[in-house]
Amino acid sequence: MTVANRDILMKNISKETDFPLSFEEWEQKAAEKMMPGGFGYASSGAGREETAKRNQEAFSKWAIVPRMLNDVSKVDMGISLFGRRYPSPFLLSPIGMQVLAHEEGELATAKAAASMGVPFLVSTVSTYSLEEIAAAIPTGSKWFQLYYSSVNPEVSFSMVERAEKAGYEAIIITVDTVMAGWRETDMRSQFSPLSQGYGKGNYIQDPVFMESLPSHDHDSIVTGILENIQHPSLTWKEIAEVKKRTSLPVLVKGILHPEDAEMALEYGVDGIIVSNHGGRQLDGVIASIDALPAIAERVKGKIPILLDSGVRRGIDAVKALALGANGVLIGRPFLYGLAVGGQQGVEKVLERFMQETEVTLALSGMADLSELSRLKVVRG
Ligand SMILES: Cc1cc2nc3c(=O)[nH]c(=O)nc-3n(C[C@H](O)[C@H](O)[C@H](O)COP(=O)(O)O)c2cc1C
Ligand SMILES: O=C(O)C(=O)c1ccccc1
Repeated sequence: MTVANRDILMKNISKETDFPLSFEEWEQKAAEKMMPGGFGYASSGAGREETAKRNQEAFSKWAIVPRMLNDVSKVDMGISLFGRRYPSPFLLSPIGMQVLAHEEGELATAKAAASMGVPFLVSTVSTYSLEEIAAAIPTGSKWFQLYYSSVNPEVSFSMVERAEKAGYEAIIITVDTVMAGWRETDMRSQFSPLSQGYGKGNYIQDPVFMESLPSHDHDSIVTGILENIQHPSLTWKEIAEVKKRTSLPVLVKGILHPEDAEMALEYGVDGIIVSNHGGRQLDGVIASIDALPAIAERVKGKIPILLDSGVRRGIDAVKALALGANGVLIGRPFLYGLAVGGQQGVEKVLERFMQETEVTLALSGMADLSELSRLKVVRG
């Protein structure tokens, strides 16, 4: 994008009144649109919500030391991951049961992601099935997030096989969810979206899962999902097993300790996602942006590192990329975009992120994202 283009964009932005700008405004509007139970479920964190808050505050504690007098009339913020080039450093975090935000759920999000050139990470507990989502974006980049089933690993292998067949480009195994976090907001509101069947899309389409059930009524399906989603015995051994079963790159999501990053290297994992699940799992843990530098130091560029949790603006993404991430996942911001405006809402959220990132890169003196490791970011 050139400076002239940016001027035109700015004029467009100032004429728009329909869509919010900041995360806080999107969140406010989403709260008005969503059912209280669903909004509480999406917006809250675990325990005292220390980590949920810390994720965002931690970004403010890092400060960019910009360079001047570099030609930034053209900014390239593209990245390459697993052999594919993307126009921006953003990906959409896997978020389950998106029908809670909008009736078109993942189908709308997927189309928005594809139109913006952003990979869409489909959750195991998506409302629509991975095949339906793939059909909505035949050429758009899509990755599949797996909640490993300890009671019936064959269900997991079957989902991985289906994802590969449907054109998914990577498998992400989430490892910070050996059980659900301590979520008091949901306990108070008695909100349990899985029990209501919002996340059954991939399960009811799965022959191995369906064959394992005593019957196919709602209660049996929901009980089956609640059993299969758990993976308290998950270890690196199962990660290695998934890797054996697929030719796709396998990533692990939820790494915070540098030694776990090293284990990922040992087990031949293809990428890691530094994440604390948006503060929804173990409360009191380190912010992902604070965990990143030590992890990047261990990984030494051998495999891609992605990051999520607390990314709210373009400048947060630039800090993460400068501290060693190769790409950045956005979670709640896109979900709120979906709630506010369906596909167009998600596109607007992404557009805001991309435009602010471009401005941030230019003002930091960085014309090319691939050189971002040279950008100095300090505890400010
Ligand atoms: C409503 C909701 C549902 C989520 N569902 C999943 C999921 O199914 N699988 C998963 O790996 N992570 C899930 N996550 C976590 C996100 O992938 C991501 O790690 C987190 O939202 C990032 O933090 P942020 O929302 O602060 O950006 C969910 C998060 C939210 C808010
Ligand atoms: O709510 C979540 O954060 C999440 O990841 C999840 C886990 C299990 C079922 C549904 C969603």
